[in-house]
Amino acid sequence: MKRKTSLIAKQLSAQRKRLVFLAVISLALGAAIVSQAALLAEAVQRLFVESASFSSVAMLLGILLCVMAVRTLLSYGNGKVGLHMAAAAKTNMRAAVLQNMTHASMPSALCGQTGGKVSIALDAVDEADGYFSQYMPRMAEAAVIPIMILAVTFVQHANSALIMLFTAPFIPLFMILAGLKTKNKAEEKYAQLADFSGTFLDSLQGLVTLKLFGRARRQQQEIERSSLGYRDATMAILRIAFTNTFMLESIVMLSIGIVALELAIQLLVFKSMTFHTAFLVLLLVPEFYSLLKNSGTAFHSGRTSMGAIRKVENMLAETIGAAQPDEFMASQTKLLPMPPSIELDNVTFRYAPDSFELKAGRISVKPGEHIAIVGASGSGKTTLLHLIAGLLKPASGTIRVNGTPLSQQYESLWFERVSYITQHPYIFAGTFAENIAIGARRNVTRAEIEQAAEEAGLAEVAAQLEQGFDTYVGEGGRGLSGGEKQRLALARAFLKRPAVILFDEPTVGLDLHTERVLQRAIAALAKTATMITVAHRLYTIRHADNIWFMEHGALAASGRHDELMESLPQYAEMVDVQRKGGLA
Ligand SMILES: Nc1ncnc2c1ncn2[C@@H]1O[C@H](COP(=O)(O)OP(=O)(O)OP(=O)(O)O)[C@@H](O)[C@H]1O
Repeated sequence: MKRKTSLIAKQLSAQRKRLVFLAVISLALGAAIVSQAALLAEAVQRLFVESASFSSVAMLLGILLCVMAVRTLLSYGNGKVGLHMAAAAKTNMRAAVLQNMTHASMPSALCGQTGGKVSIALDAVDEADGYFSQYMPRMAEAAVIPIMILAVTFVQHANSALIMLFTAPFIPLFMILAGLKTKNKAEEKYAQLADFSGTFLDSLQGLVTLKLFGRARRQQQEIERSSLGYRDATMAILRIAFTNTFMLESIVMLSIGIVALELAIQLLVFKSMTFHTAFLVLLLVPEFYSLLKNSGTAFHSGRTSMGAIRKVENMLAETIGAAQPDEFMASQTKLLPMPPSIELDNVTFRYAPDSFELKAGRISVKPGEHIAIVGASGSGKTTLLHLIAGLLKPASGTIRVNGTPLSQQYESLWFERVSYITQHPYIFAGTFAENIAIGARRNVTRAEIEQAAEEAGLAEVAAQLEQGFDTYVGEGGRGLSGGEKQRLALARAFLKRPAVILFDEPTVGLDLHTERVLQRAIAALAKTATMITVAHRLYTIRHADNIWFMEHGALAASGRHDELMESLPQYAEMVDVQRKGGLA
């Protein structure tokens, strides 16, 4: 229950001044409504009952016009404060979501569909608008003005006030019943929207593959299915909204009718009240119910917003944060010196229950050592590398760097020291130079970028392009070959000068020249680093200080190339296959 409203409570407490302002405006608005009714009743009494001349009530009508103008201004002011509150709350919430995404620990950041996250960051935050721009101002009015009207009515004619008092609770009661249903439906709507966005983005990203495999039509049906799910959830909310409005109108009309009937009986049959009093009460009663009705509608939109805010809140709660600055500084000394030693102490991991299990046992890497992980496809090489990189969280066991357990609190410090060169490095939409520069955590000069590119063997690629390092690459720009992408990743690493290199060697055959360039660059980079490579090239395997042979998710054996050739027939067989494949 506490978590349910914590995000709203946080936003409201950050806007206390505006809330006070809302209350003050509501009080003034109440006074204006009551004054307007009293002035109108007085003017009508004088003009039509007492047959006074128009000039004698001119002053009264002038004041009435002023009060009406003030009332309009106050209503406008209330709406404006609500809009400001909504804008500030949305900015804060979006900032919190973005900060959470950027500071999330790597394993939690990798969970979930991108489209779903985008829909929460954009649509769900936008939907929160209604809570602050509609619900809060109407609730502030509903909390103050009806009580003022009721008090005035009590003084004027207690019977009418009693009828109002008796019928009024039906409105909030109905609101609560409908609101509870709306909130569940709103949450459902956001789950559907996230599903729809996720499916849509997935399909868009994989459009080429889908077309090549003739699955485009099927995926189209999938998108249609999820869009229909979203439509149904939205329609369910609208259905509740329409029923809600109809029921509220009925209650209000019935209640006003009862009060008017009672007033007519008192005025015409019993002649127990003056026209002025009856008219004043008759003017106040619709104001009373209209306020309650408006708050009913606002309540509905508030509940819809709360469903959306809950989604944002869940997302913020699910994402586990990384290191706090203090812990970060304290840990800094512990992880030094670099290059580090790395130990894996009975690390286990499973992607899902009853799926592939990795059991790494006890392994250690000395500072500056070069390790090659080898094994059959699916034996767990990449999984092990991801665990060491910190992209996956071990189910049990510990990974130690210089003796310090590598936990999420050290994540950013660890990433500062590590370069993970994958087979498919991500190329951002931007220039060559910008893509290289992200390797460094500081501002780098053009000369540094070009030097890194030179060392990675990328300068020759850039030289052939018309705009050189200013050529646009990535999405919407020029494409890059697999070898070029890996050299780009290497150039990033040269800028970073990592103490640990994790390298997923390409499985596809590169031309001899590219292969040499890559080998040379990696060797230069690895001189001052601890390096762990998922190795596919016999050259890399033979030159490794230690080889880890993986089998069915476990480390079957480790040692140097010659040792394993003698002691492990599976290894000798694997090398033989690679030799025959001409990779030596
Ligand atoms: N995200 C995932 N969810 C569930 N299972 C996974 C996931 N990624 C990998 N696996 C499974 O884990 C096992 C080990 O995969 P891993 O990628 O570590 O193997 P590998 O030795 O690197 O294979 P390859 O040489 O073919 O890349 C495989 O059975 C694979 O299907």
